[in-house]
Amino acid sequence: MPPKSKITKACKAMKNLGYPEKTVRPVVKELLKLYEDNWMLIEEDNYRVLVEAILDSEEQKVSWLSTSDDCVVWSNQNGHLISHRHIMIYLNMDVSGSVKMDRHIKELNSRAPSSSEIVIVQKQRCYHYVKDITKGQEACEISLINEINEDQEIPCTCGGKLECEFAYTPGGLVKENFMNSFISKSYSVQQHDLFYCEDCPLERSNGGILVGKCKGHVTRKFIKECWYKCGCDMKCGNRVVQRGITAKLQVFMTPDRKGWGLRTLEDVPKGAFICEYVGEVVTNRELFERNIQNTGDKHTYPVLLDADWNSEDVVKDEEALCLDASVYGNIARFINHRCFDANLVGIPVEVETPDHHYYHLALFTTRKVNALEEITWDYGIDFNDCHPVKAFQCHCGSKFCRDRKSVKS
Ligand SMILES: C[S@@+](CC[C@H](N)C(=O)[O-])C[C@H]1O[C@@H](n2cnc3c(N)ncnc32)[C@H](O)[C@@H]1O
Repeated sequence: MPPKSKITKACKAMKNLGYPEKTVRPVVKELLKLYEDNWMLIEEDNYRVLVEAILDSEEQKVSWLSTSDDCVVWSNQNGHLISHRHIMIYLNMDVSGSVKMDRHIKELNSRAPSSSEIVIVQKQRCYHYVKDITKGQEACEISLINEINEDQEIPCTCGGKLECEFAYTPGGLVKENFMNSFISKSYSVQQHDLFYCEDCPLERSNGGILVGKCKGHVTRKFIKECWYKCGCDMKCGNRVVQRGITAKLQVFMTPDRKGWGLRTLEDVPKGAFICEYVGEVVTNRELFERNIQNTGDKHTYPVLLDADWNSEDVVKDEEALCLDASVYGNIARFINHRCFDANLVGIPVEVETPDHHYYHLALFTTRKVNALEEITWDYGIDFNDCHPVKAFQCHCGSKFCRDRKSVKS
């Protein structure tokens, strides 16, 4: 259906609810901008989003006419009642006596035009309401309501559909227990955390010939963020990485021979998202070929997307992906390495696809990071390995530095 007819259809549906076209049209236009012309989100649940947006826009325009503990009557800024046809009285559920209510209705009747119809809408203080938590999967709707307090959970209906619980706090930080288990796995990789492929794509990437045994891959927990199928918008608390960088960051010249580095200009709490590691998504075989062609000294350290290789019998070459930031990248390029006690950790985050071969590698703080402190990440380099990319001499300054061979001067 062309967009024009869709707008007309939406206006018609809203007219049946008592909203005139002149109120509906600008709200539809705003929503289309917000949802990038995705009509599906606007139409679903009988235009639920649209009704909410219209109510929001009306709330902004009106002010209290009179209030009491249990009754609120709206008027516009000129003191006129908001609608000639509908006058809405919002009531708290526990209306203690009909006397007060009657008083308000009488007051209204004396002020309202005779054509007015008084609609009483009983409205509880509602912190979280979902019309149908089954999202149409059951024959009847089952609603969810919290009138008591602000939820500790993130207000998004998609939670139940995700395999795992939300990994974020309402403040957008990675939850303490998720972060702690992730950190402890990163600090001391146990044998049972490692997965060894029988036919390792990394070894195979060397011109198709298996050159050695699999050195093991660390299996990692994923964060699953909401995506376009969830129906929530970008404000949803389960969309942290996809909203992008929010911390105030600065690239600076390090004083300790590491070249440029990245630091934060404000205190950042533990579990905060800093940035993701961006690079070209290439197969390991492609990377191998790139490295052969690139004879210069300038190498980057590709990030292997191997967090879920254990779920496959054999990972095919086209599934063995990594991020190569040597040509295209982002601010993460400036993050220097620190052995073991770096203040960032890379967590696999699934956004666009449930396919675990491709994911975002998002960098979160492992502890509180103070303003002007350098932010660092453990690249996972084995300084004693004969890696095709020659490792640098490490100046991380950590007492756990793994580069024991380097002469620190
Ligand atoms: C991803 S870049 C980081 C930004 C880099 N410092 C720059 O000036 O562009 C990685 C390079 O930084 C340097 N580097 C990173 N961590 C280091 C460390 N702990 N000690 C010495 N050099 C380091 C190495 O030259 C490494 O190849």
